[in-house]
Amino acid sequence: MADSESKPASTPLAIFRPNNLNNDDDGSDYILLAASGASPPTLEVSNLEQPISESLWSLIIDPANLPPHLKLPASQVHIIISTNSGLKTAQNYYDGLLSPLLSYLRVLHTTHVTDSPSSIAELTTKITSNGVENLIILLSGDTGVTEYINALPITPQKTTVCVLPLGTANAFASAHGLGLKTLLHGKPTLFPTFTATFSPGSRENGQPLTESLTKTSSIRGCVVASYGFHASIVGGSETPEYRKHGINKFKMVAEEVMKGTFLGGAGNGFQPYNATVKGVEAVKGGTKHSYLMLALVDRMEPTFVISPKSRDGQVWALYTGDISGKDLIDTLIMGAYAGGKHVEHEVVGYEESKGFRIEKMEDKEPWKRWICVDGRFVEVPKDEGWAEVKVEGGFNVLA
Ligand SMILES: Nc1ncnc2c1ncn2[C@@H]1O[C@H](COP(=O)(O)OP(=O)(O)OP(=O)(O)O)[C@@H](O)[C@H]1O
Repeated sequence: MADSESKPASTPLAIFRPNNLNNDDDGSDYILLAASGASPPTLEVSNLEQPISESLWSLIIDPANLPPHLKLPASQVHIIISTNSGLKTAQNYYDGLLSPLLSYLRVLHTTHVTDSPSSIAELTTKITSNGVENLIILLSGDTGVTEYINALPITPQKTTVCVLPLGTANAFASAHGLGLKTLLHGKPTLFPTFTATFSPGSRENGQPLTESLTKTSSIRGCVVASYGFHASIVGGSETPEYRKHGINKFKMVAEEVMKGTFLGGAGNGFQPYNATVKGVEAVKGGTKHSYLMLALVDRMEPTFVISPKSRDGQVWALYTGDISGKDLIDTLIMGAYAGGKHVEHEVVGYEESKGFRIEKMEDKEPWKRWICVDGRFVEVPKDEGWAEVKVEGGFNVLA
């Protein structure tokens, strides 16, 4: 096989003209900065000869006049490397690509490496307490992002986060098209958040919620809050027995939930979730549900559109009552892969939303009383437990 066929393609990040800061056409060569296609990726620096292809012009930068967030002093540009995220490649990504890129552009920074599940929260609290403008470059997946926003002060903050997707699913970064290009070409943008509050007795990772990482009974989220099928899949994928399977974990859990064999289930197929849901018109008083989601993003992956109207700060809720497992897959999942067609289907309620409340969860199986908040899941007590999800606040993201 020829070398050009076997070598994975590199991703262009920026172009600039080294000796001509005005970028006027004096015929000199441009430099291309790119991420190699290797795993882990490395920085590639090469000369580009004219004519330069159309698609590269949007990547032009001026190294002598970088955007304001890259001109902050080293004490205000922080990199958090989440060593446990995804397939544990964040440190290699930093060493091979991010660190050489920042050195090349002379962006001074302070680097932090996580050593526990509370590191992201602790570092965020420490960094944002300086009261000045900060840029935090976070190398992690969705759980890392939710740990970050939960550690932010509620009052408007001066900190902007740049999310580099180094987790397994990376729904937040994927939905908003975030990555290393955003670090060089993005602008601070306000993104909405919601607060999910849980009744006493609710548990996260087997611990009372007030003793888990959040230290409160509320969690802030910025991707989705869900109950029913989606919450079971996300929660199940976070359990140690499924987490080790990487991206396949979602499919494996979904198949077991469909068969009714998930976590020791009797194998009686897909059954509805039983609860009282308030604040969603489409529920119409029914107590059997299959799918409920508050969506702050329009897609989970580039081609998986969960809520086409959840864009530009709009928040929408999706709902289905008691439908079969087959209908759920055929309508919601296939519709999401067809660009979000499911929201037009008669079995799907779709409405702009400020949040909802779920109470009287009657199912005896704990996983049918899970509420998913971004990459995390909380188990709510049977019958007297409740969860309330309210759209409020926001945070600054380089996008
Ligand atoms: N050294 C460490 N020891 C223990 N836990 C860690 C360490 N470093 C990071 N963590 C934790 O590991 C978790 C990684 O979650 P993250 O969302 O970043 O990755 P993921 O779960 O693979 O991706 P996704 O949520 O996108 O599927 C976070 O809770 C983070 O705080």
